[in-house]
Amino acid sequence: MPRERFLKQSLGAQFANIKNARILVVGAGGIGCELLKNLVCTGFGEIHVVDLDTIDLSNLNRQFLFRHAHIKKSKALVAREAASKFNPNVKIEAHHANIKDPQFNVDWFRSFVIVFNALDNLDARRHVNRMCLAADVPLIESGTTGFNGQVQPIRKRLTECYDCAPKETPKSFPVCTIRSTPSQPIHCIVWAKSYLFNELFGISEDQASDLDHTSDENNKEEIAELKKEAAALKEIRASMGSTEFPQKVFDKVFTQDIKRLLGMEDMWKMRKPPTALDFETVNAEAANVDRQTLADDQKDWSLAENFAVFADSLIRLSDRLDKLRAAQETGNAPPILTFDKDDRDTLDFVAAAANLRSITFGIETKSEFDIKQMAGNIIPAIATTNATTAALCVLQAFKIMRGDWAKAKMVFLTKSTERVINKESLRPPRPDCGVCATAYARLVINTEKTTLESFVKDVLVKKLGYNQDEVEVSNNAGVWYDPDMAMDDNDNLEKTLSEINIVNDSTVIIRGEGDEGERVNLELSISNMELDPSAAAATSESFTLVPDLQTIPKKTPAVTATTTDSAPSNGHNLPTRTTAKRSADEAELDNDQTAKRGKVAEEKKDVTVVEDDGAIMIDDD
Ligand SMILES: Nc1ncnc2c1ncn2[C@@H]1O[C@H](COP(=O)(O)OP(=O)(O)OP(=O)(O)O)[C@@H](O)[C@H]1O
Ligand SMILES: [Zn+2]
Repeated sequence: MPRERFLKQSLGAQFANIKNARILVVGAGGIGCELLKNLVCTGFGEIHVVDLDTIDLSNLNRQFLFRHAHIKKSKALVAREAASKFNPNVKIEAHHANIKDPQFNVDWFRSFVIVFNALDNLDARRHVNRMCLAADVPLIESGTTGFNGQVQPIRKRLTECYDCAPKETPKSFPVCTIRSTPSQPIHCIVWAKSYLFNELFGISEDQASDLDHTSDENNKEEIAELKKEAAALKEIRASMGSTEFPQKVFDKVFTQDIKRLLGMEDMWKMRKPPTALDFETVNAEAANVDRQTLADDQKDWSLAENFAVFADSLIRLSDRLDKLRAAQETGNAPPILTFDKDDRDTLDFVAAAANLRSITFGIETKSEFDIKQMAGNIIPAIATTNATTAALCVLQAFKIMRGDWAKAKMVFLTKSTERVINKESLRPPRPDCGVCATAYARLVINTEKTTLESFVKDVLVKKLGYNQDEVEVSNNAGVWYDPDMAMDDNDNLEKTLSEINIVNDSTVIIRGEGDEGERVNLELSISNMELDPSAAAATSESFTLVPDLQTIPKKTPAVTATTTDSAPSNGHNLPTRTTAKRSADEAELDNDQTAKRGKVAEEKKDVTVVEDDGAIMIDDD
């Protein structure tokens, strides 16, 4: 069959491994669709794909496995159907589900030879990272942002894990900037989206992740006033559905609140003061607005046009909430609306309210199209970046399939006139990583006389600094000590180490259960220490650690913080390197790569150089 012939010619001895490989792709979005197509065409034998989402119109420009007719259908299922056509020899299993669901447990992860992450949020990426570490399965992590892409092969104990490098936290703004002294369009957009929208239709502002409350202490009086303002708005919310509702909201936020701010003269000594708007005047002007022009989201709306959209969307959203309330079952939490950049009603409201606020503060207004990008934290996803990144994932997978971790690389794609693709050697795990760090030592101890209790108290707590209530001790025979087993009820404590199979040449795993501040994990290789027969029992002095560890490093806070909700929606949350990227030369990129490639091709026994029958030799260095 020609397909297999060319694959064999291109992949050499690897082909058989690839044909038998069972692999997992998490995410069937921008990168996932490209990746799936590449993996299917390469002939990976069994591919599982997991995605929780359904297809949206906005996916179609780049997620090429999907067509208009697929809108609202499961991404995973449609991706399987479309990708199968590229190579019917490949078995594809689709799971329309969240990768965090319990059915996808460690044993299930262990059944794959490689896992590929093609996700768009920190939370899911972190979860898969942990599962792959627990299952000891290689993970190829990838992400794109605009023109930038990144591929990171991860292997337990060998390389940095996804959480070894700190991640950028989503941007947030001080409350006073948003509520009292905006100076940029984004401040007004955040005000409309995270404050006004939520106070009227959603959950109160204190929960908004893009508001930073750290400087509240220094602005106590203003914060107290702002709390009163929010409370007054809540009262207005109660009149939703009445004909006066739009005017009440407008008067409150664009007239009264602005007048109150103007009264704080100190605030405007160094800043341009805002101008309050008048409902009657703007409403009269809005009567002449041509509604057709409002459909154009690239147009800069005038004050009257913004007003028309504001008033209209306010009514549309109020009606929606009313209907939800009417349909609500008794006893359930009251229904709310949430902002969604792809929901026209919520976007109209946020765009118009943000622009009206910009007008009061003399800030430039933005088109609805621009506001959609800013409010949705959208950096345009670029199909070519996704495609290239997905291809780089597969090239890394070839090395991993060969077990050639020395050649596996962290690869960066950037917009550059010099070199678009750069690579870096993989780094070893960070010793204080709260997720993957494991300390190693040899413990020389008398296993016949030392009890588990003495081991926990003298070695783990006293010597190494573990917290007695947070530590777990296990070996290949099971868990012998864990914080949930109260010390008093744990019958194992009086047993000697040898009685619980902690014997010469065995391994004991110590896990700190807590998060930040708790010690990282420890793997102890045991050597039995012969004791003088007259020695009564083991004491804290009767063991040796090689190397002589003083205390075990603590897990760091940097890798346990941040949430996903406010993370940008496309392939963001790329790991941030703590050091600058190395230059191309340092990153082992020769200038005469063509010459080098020729040489590699000649030397490698498992790669076939094909002459004239059309196959392309894959050089994945
Ligand atoms: N926990 C999860 N379990 C399964 N799939 C997930 C999970 N989290 C995210 N995904 C999927 O990962 C994919 C990421 O793809 P992509 O970055 O292209 O995002 P998108 O939602 O398709 O597009 P955009 O966000 O740019 O509109 C999405 O299809 C998303 O449904
Ligand atoms: Zn790590």
